[in-house]
Amino acid sequence: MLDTATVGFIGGGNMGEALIRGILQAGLLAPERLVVFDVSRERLEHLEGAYGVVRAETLSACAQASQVIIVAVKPQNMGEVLESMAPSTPHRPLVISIAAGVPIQTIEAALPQGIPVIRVMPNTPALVQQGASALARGTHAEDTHMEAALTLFRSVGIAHELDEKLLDAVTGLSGSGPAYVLHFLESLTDGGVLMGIPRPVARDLVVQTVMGTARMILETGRHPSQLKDMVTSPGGTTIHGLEVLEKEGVRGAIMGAVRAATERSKALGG
Ligand SMILES: NC(=O)C1=CN([C@@H]2O[C@H](COP(=O)(O)OP(=O)(O)OC[C@H]3O[C@@H](n4cnc5c(N)ncnc54)[C@H](O)[C@@H]3O)[C@@H](O)[C@H]2O)C=CC1
Ligand SMILES: O=C(O)[C@@H]1CCC=N1
Repeated sequence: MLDTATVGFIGGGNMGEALIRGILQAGLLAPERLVVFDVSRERLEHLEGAYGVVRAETLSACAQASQVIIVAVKPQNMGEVLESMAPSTPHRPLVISIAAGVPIQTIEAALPQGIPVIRVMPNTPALVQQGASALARGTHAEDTHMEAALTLFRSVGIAHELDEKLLDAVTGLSGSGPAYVLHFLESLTDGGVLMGIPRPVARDLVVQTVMGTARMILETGRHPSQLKDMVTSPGGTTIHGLEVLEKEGVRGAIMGAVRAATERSKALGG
């Protein structure tokens, strides 16, 4: 269904822009096939200028022009957006929501009966085609709808179909995950600076270490603990560093972060 579809974005903030940029860079759709509406004129001007996408003057115009509508507003704005969108959907577009925590049932209830809905949890590395998304289908979403949605999100990274009951956990894991990785990356860089390495060099070393380690997992298929053992000489430097991480409870803290974010996602759904 993507071959001929116009894809509309309602909300062109951080995540909307990451998806637009990723889809264009991947060459999946030409900019004329992407229509965007945002209440912020500044955002609309930026997206039109930076990417050449089509700007819609109203939410209804965006919805009416699109066979696939990606709703990318904050969970708190979902109610008003769905209410304004509902009368503009007689053509039964596929509605894709990326709002954290908002259940498919809530979206379906706000739209006319029979509209296909897919709930997705993507993440910001979609901006550079390295996103990670999980998708769950609503009552009226058929295979063709899921295939179109998977194609869209796979153009900006990896995507898995999952049962909706796991989407809050995905939000806490990979949805929020880039922030945890960046927190770690920043702390590691500060560690280098603390030990006297110039910040730009420390940053470069850290970014490559994180990227190289992730690729090593993917390309060797080995378990992280096996790869960790390869770095860790008996009585060497690494084991002394690891002892501090274990004493400080970093592993438990990270697991706790995923739990807290998952619970917050559930709470956002009401
Ligand atoms: N930022 C992230 O890492 C991720 C965000 N999400 C979800 O994506 C959604 C958007 O998040 P962000 O892009 O980070 O937020 P954002 O605040 O950067 O973007 C939201 C955009 O929606 C616009 N907006 C607000 N009300 C509107 C309306 N009535 N009609 C049209 N546009 C409207 C705002 O002007 C803003 O540009 C949220 O629901 C969030 O849960 C999902 C995965 C990752
Ligand atoms: O923090 C948030 O609510 C959004 C959802 C996942 C990532 N950012």
